Amino acid sequence: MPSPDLPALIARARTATADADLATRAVPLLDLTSLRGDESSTEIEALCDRAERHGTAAVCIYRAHLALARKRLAGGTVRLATVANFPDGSDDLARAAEETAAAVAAGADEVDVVAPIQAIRDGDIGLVGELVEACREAAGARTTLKLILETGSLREPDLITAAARTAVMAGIDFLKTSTGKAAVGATLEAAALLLAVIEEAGGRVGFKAAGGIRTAADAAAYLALADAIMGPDWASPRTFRFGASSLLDDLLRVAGREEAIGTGGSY
Ligand SMILES: O=C[C@H](O)COP(=O)(O)O
Repeated sequence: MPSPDLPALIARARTATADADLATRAVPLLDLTSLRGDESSTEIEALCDRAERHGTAAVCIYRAHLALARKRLAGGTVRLATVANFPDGSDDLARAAEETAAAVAAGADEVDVVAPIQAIRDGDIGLVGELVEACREAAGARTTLKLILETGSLREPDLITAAARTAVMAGIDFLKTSTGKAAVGATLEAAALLLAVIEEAGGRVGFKAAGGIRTAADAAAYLALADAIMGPDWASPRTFRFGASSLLDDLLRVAGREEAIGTGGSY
């Protein structure tokens, strides 16, 4: 198959419009995220309740809150995600693996691990494969593993593509753009590079756009890009996620499902 004309697909994706159907499609793809670091127990419980009420794919929180969230989400369909080697993306494989194992022991269904950023910049792409393998061994086969490539810091397209290909070969489940902690978060350009690698791999790996995605219009552009590169039926909670702390508000507004403020009630 000829390689897709990514600049043309990005330009077209930017013109995608966000309507109620789009917003309704995006909600179940959301990893509802809170990674500030100062969350109270009440906030974590409210986040879990909100995720369940609206049917998001997952909540993504720090490991310290997993036990509480596990209890709150018991019996529901919302998955529990956390982060490891986060946000710095060290090249300490033992640390990444230990944090991954601890996350699974605390109840995580999904672990988003930051890639070794400086090693990639230095051209040591092989370390990406070693990190994925170490974290996979620590996590076991049933845990969903996502690799955060912090594409806004890597910047260089060839490095992003090489690291993504290596991660896919090592058995990663999802490629994720960003931690949300760097100056530059998700971009359509970086998304296109990762989606192109996923397309090369036959679509068996998922994609997560994260970092600075706040509006339904943003979501529309990323979904349009995924539809264009992967085909319109590819994106589902098993293959496509948004990682975002504030996107849900705008999705609910555009979907016409605004929450009643202060009542704790449904939309
Ligand atoms: O993994 C998700 C990101 O940390 C969320 O970033 P955000 O707060 O910019 O939405």
